[in-house]
Amino acid sequence: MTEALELPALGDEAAYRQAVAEAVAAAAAYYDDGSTALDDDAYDRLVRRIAAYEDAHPDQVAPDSPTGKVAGGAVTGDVPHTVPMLSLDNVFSAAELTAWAAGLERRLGRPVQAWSVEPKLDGLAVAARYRNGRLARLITRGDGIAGEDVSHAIGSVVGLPDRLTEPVSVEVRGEVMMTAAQFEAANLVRVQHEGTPFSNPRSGAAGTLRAKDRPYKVELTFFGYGALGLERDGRLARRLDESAHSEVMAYVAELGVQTTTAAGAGAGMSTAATLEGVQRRVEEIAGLRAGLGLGIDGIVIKADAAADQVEAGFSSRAPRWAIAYKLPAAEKITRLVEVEWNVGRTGVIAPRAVLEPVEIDGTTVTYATLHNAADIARRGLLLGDHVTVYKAGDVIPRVEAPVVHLRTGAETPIAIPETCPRCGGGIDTSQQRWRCLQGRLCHALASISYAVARDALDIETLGRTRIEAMLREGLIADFADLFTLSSEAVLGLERMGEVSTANLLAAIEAAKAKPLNKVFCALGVQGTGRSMSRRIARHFATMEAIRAADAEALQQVEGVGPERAALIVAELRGLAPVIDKLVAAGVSMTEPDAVGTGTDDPAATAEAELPLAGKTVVVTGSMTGSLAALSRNEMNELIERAGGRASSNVSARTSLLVAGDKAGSKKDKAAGLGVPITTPEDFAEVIKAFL
Ligand SMILES: NC(=O)c1ccc[n+]([C@@H]2O[C@H](COP(=O)([O-])OP(=O)(O)OC[C@H]3O[C@@H](n4cnc5c(N)ncnc54)[C@H](O)[C@@H]3O)[C@@H](O)[C@H]2O)c1
Ligand SMILES: [Zn+2]
Repeated sequence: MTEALELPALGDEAAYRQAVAEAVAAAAAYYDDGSTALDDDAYDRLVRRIAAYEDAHPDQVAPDSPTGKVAGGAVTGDVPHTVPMLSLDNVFSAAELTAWAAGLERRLGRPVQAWSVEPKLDGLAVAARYRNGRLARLITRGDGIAGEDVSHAIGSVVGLPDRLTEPVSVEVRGEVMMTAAQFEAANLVRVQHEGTPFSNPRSGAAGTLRAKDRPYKVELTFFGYGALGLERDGRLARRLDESAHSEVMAYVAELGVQTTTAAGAGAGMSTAATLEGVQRRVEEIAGLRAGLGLGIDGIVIKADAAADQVEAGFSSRAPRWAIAYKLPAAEKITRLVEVEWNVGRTGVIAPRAVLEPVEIDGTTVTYATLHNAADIARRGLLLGDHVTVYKAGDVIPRVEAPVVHLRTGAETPIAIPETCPRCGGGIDTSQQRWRCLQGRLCHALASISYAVARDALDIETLGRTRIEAMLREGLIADFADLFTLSSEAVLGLERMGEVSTANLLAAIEAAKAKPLNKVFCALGVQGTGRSMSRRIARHFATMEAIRAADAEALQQVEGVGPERAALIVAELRGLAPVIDKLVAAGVSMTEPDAVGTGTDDPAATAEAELPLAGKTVVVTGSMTGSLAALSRNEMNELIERAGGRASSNVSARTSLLVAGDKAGSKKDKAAGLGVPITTPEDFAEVIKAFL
């Protein structure tokens, strides 16, 4: 396979032996309770590297190598199987499937009579032995020759009835697994009991099947994909051996056992006369994968007729008449870096997992859904956890569970917000989906609150409750509407008297004269905060110039890269109606200290003469003297007006550190780097013209 060639080769025998040890350990954990440190993709890549090394060095093949063995040779059992219980060989593409089918037909010396196509369920193989119609024993696949008795699980497996509809002695083989719903339910009880959720449905099924004496019950599901008579020389055995696979499975269903025909809506077993038909069905099932409510990792294609199967026979590891068409891994392990809380248009507050980027099914996944706070608690997630992430087809990736055995102890609880992360208001937590109490008004409330805040339009008298009241009464829909409020309208609001109305309107009127950088900041353009707004305003001087700028022109502003520039252009286009209203209301749209865009602009020359021109200044500690009253933001503004650049980090590129009272680590760092340090009093002298 070409993919194998792209994998880094194992360098020497020591590396080979170590890879074998790693694979054997992973497989042992995988088949035991599912607690492997590797996801399937990582395991398969490791085994492919081992196989490639063995191809090149046949004399060095280790006896415990996982290649060519059922379950990678990592498991054993003590209950002998009637007939070996094997694995399946794999193909990964339509071309490989065609080649495999051609090989099979060459071996048979004739075309395959018919194909059956069924989902490859992602669980564990078990043999269910019925004696005279009664479920007597449940055995795992083990090493294929002998398995482990897991009869204690009888009674907790949906699809495996205690009694058949006929008193026959038959062994039904199939997959025991957890459906998505069973997995959720299992993790709920697990978190309640001991706090260690299963990391995925497969390991949940493995752990549950082998667990004894649990204080709680967890349900599993069985889907049969084969059957044989237990009295090997009896009539039933002969009949089953001589029937087509599809007929055998129809009989198993009649006996009351669930089969792959019932697995997943629309993805159940079917037959096809031609390989083209098989291929169509493969695509169909692959397309249904994300919505099946249970995990599949491929599609199994079998020669349906008994005669074809008998003549094709078996290799030591797998039947020659069947193949697994593997689908790309839908599940990977990565780290949960952060949980963001987003507020939707209608006020729904939903957490979103931020992941260490991971490639799943050909796309890079960075975010995954988490439905709500209860969902986080139910899954027992911690920040910093390794998590299993599932993504198939076009569905939004989801976090399945933490991988508890990979915890280091450095994981921390996930903070659950107590107020709306957007507008700061209350949250309605009575429903599964949390909502901001402001509902649809949340966004407007948040953006208007932002616009009138001190760093933007600074309309001090306009508090949250007043904005809320105005929104509810429909007086305003955005902050631009403030500038056309009539005093009658404001007087009509609760608790607004003549005086407070007059004060408020006066404050709004005064805000019209704010410099462009404040007005621009009030717009709340994504990707621009206070200081970016100042830089943009100073660069373009007028709102008209900013609106006329394309992404390229915007990149002339320091700190604006191509991505941010494109974002700003798009945001401004969306804000056009608000800006138009501001212009119409007579709000100031110019920047008094602007630099202007042209290089031969007199303003540009003026800038070069500013006292802090070309300097990066960091302020730390509490300001004293004439600067004592200034907030950190006001200090930054001052620095920029004086031609400098304000920064919060000291580095080798810092030109000056203004160190006030109680200056700490920044001062030490500046001293260490040889950055000049000055007092607030001396600095005030330098910039006194701007105070
Ligand atoms: N993550 C790990 O550490 C780790 C370790 C070992 C193995 N694995 C994974 O296990 C897989 C190999 O395991 P395997 O040897 O069990 O082989 P397999 O799962 O690739 O295929 C064989 C199995 O498919 C199952 N199956 C499901 N649906 C079926 C159907 N309709 N008809 C017939 N069989 C069906 C049967 O249980 C059968 O034994 C690999 O994908 C590997 O990634 C992972
Ligand atoms: Zn809100």
